Amino acid sequence: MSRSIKKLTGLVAATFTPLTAEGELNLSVIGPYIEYLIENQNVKSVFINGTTGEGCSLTVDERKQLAAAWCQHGKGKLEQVIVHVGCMSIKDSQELARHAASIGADGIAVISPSYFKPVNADALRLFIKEVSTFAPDLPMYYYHIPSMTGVAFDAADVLNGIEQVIPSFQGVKYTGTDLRDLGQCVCYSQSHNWSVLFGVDEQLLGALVLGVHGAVGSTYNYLGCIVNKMLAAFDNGNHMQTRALQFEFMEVITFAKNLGFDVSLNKQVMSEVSGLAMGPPRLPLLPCPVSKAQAIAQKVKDFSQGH
Ligand SMILES: CC(=O)N[C@@H]([C@@H](O)[C@H](O)[C@H](O)CO)[C@@H](O)CC(=O)C(=O)O
Repeated sequence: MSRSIKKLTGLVAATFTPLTAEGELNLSVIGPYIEYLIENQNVKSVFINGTTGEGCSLTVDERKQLAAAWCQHGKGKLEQVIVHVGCMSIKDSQELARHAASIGADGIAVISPSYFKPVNADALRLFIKEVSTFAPDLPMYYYHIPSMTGVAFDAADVLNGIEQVIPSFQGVKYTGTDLRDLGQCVCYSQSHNWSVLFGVDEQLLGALVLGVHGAVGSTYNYLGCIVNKMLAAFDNGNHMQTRALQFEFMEVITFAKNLGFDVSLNKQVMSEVSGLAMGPPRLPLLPCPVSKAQAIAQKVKDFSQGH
C-alpha cells in the first residue's frame, strides 16, 4: 500500500440508507446525517452500504451514489468512511471497490457471497483478494456476519495467512457471537496491527475484554453518545460503570427485540430519535408500525437522558 494507514478504532456507525416515500435514494439527508452523528453522538466514522444500510438491496449505481455522497459531505468532518462492497457477483464488488478508491473512501469491506457460497476459507480469501486488487491502496476488511450469509467457518481461518495474498488487508468486522473465534482474530491481528471491530452492539463489553479495537453497529447512530461513555469507563478501568451501562443497553435491545427489532424497525427508530427522515425500508423488508418505533425511541431517549 502506498499511503499511511489510519487505524480504524472506536465507534463506527453502520448507517441507514435514506429513501424517499417512493423508495428512491434521498441523498439530501446525508449532510444533516453527518452533522447529527458528529454533534449529537460524537461518532465520526461510518460504515455504509452494509446490513443496516440495506446495501444488498441497492443497485450498484445507487451504492456508488451513496458512497460518493458520504465521501463528499464527510470530507474534513468524518474520520473514516468505510464502504461495504460485498455483492453476489465478484464483478460488481470489484467495480464498487474501484469506485470507492476513486472517490476517496478510507477503506472497503466485503461479506462472503451467500448464494453460491465459498466452500472453505481458501475460496473466500481468494474472493476477497480478487476484490482488493481493484483498490490496492485501500484498507480491506473482511465483514464476518454468518447470521446473514450462512457462511459460518471461522473468521480466524480466513485471516490466517491473508497478509501474504492481500497486502492491503487491514482487519475484520466481526458480527458474530463466537468469542473463541473472535479472540483468535484479535490475537492474530496483533502482530499485523490490524483492527478488529465488533458488530453485536448489545454484547460489546465481552468483546472489549478480548481486546477489540472498536465497534461497528446500527445502534451507534442514536446511542453512540452513551456507548462512548461506556468505552471511556472501560478505558479508565471503571468496571462497575461499564457493566451498568452495558446492562442498561441490553435492556433497551431486549425491549426492542420483543417488539420484533429488525432493520426496518431500527430505521424507523432512527427517524424518531434523530428527527432525520430515513424513509421506508426497501422490499422485501416491510415498513413497521410507527407505534413500535416510537416505544423503542422513548426507551432510547430515557436511556440517553439518564446519563
Ligand atoms: C445483524 C445486524 O444487523 N447487526 C448489526 C448490529 O448493530 C445490530 O443491529 C445490533 O447489535 C442490534 O441487535 C450490525 O452488526 C450490522 C452492521 O454493522 C452493518 O450494518 O453492516
